[in-house]
Amino acid sequence: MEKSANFLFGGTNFNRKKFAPDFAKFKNRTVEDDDDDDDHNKKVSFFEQEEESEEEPEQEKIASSSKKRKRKSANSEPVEGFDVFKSSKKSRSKGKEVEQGTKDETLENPKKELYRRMEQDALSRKQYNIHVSGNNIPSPLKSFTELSSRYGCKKYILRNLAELGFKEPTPIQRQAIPILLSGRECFACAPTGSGKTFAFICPMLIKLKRHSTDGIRAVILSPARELAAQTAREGKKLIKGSKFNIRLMTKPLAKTADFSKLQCDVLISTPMRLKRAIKAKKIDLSKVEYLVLDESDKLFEQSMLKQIDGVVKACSNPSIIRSLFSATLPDSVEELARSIMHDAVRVIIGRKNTASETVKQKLVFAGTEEGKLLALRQSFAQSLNPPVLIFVQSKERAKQLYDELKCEDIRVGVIHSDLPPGERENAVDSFRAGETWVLIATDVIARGMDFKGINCVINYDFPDSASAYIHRIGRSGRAGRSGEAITFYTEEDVPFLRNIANTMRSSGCEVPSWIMTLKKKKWKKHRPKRDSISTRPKDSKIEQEE
Ligand SMILES: Nc1ncnc2c1ncn2[C@@H]1O[C@H](COP(=O)(O)OP(=O)(O)OP(=O)(O)O)[C@@H](O)[C@H]1O
Repeated sequence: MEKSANFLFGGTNFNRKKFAPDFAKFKNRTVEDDDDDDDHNKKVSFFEQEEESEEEPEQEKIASSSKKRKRKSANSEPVEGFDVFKSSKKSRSKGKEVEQGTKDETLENPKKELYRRMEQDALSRKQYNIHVSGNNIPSPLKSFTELSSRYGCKKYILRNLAELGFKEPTPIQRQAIPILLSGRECFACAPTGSGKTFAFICPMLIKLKRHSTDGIRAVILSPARELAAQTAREGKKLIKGSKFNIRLMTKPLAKTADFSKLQCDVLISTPMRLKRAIKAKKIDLSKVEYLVLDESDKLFEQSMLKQIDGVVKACSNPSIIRSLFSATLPDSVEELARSIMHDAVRVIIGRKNTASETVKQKLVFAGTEEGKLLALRQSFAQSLNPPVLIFVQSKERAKQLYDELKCEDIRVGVIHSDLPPGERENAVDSFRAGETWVLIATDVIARGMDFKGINCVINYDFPDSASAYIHRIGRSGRAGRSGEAITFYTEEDVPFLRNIANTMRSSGCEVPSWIMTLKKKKWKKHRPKRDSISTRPKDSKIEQEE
């Protein structure tokens, strides 16, 4: 982390001599930034944020910051959140007036105003559990109305937010929106279901201002098509009443569209589809001003890295603002992120890599594969409280469990990567509409999917990593609602129990003490070969299928 800290705070330039008396006052005081567990030693002095800038109205600053940014350090450019410094310069030139005394204390003493502002920001961040690191970080939003007073946000966006029933910004929205609107790059880690989608769509739309025919100006990458479709749908809710065009890169669009003529402001795609279009020279991303990598840690996995690299390179506009969002942010991804980002701000809500605190989590020893099926049937017989989402470790097992449950009196659906796109879509839609009560799934929908009010997530098969666990159970307990997660384990999962137990503990769940005495095991992808779920003899299965 030493290296990352240097990166983030590199270029910080506090003139201790000039502000010696103030420094003495604040010397022992630190902003409560960066206090997630792996960063305990990294405390940022109030002064490390200080920078002077030319006076410029906030609106103009937003518009100009991305143009000015062109690979310049944010230290040398005006950034939202720095008006206190601007007034500092101005009032120094008017020193006499200050000496004579004016009624307004804040105008008299800009430094005081600066400290007051910094203290307010620190308090607000503390209240919302926001941890930030980087230079010149804009103040968190107090309310959505600040979007118009601070950033000139168009009325239709506020109207749409109100129509969605959003009364106030979530913590990630409070901090990420001003950062992105200030033309800064950012990588953010916030719990599942905490509103990250609007945290990146909202500033994107405000920054793009209005529909244009100039080609694609923003790209959002999602690791799975269901998530890409959901993000497009959510984005469309926010552009109601505007002429913006948000498009989902579907297979037919990728095949048939003439992208040079296509009316598209924001394109949402999986990396594979977009990379293919780039390779076929069908699409020009050189004007993209805004690139979001949603579920960034997944996108940076080896299997997608090449495609991501292709897209990032194709988005060649030097003023581009890139942002990374996820509920899990491994150190390795942070490192990688920094290698492609410029003077980025790091935002963590709560503690990094923890499960949602609104999900009640439970571990259940099922003994064997048969035991799991029995436990599942029992729990359904006792109380089936739909919607319920069941995760298994492979598509084969998804099919097997579906075959077992479909004949019972339960409305059950299944989704995995072997299904054709239409069937995958139907499975999601039916579950959303309440037509199916139980959805059996592989990890293909473990991330990002926002099914309203899932009561219970069942990890039928033990997840293969702590982050898979966090994302899976995060399909429940969203937007402040409560939820439940049950994780079955068998003998072969026991070596990895401690890892899940640690995650459970850090999100406030009780864990049997014996689990905490187990040896810590280095977490590798844990997908053991398991006995088949099917209980019926093969012949009877064939008969049924016929
Ligand atoms: N300010 C808000 N007030 C109330 N609800 C909100 C607000 N912002 C977003 N939501 C709702 O919260 C839910 C979760 O949001 P979202 O899907 O963006 O979560 P997320 O943080 O991206 O989760 P994940 O990590 O699982 O992808 C959605 O139903 C969304 O409509």
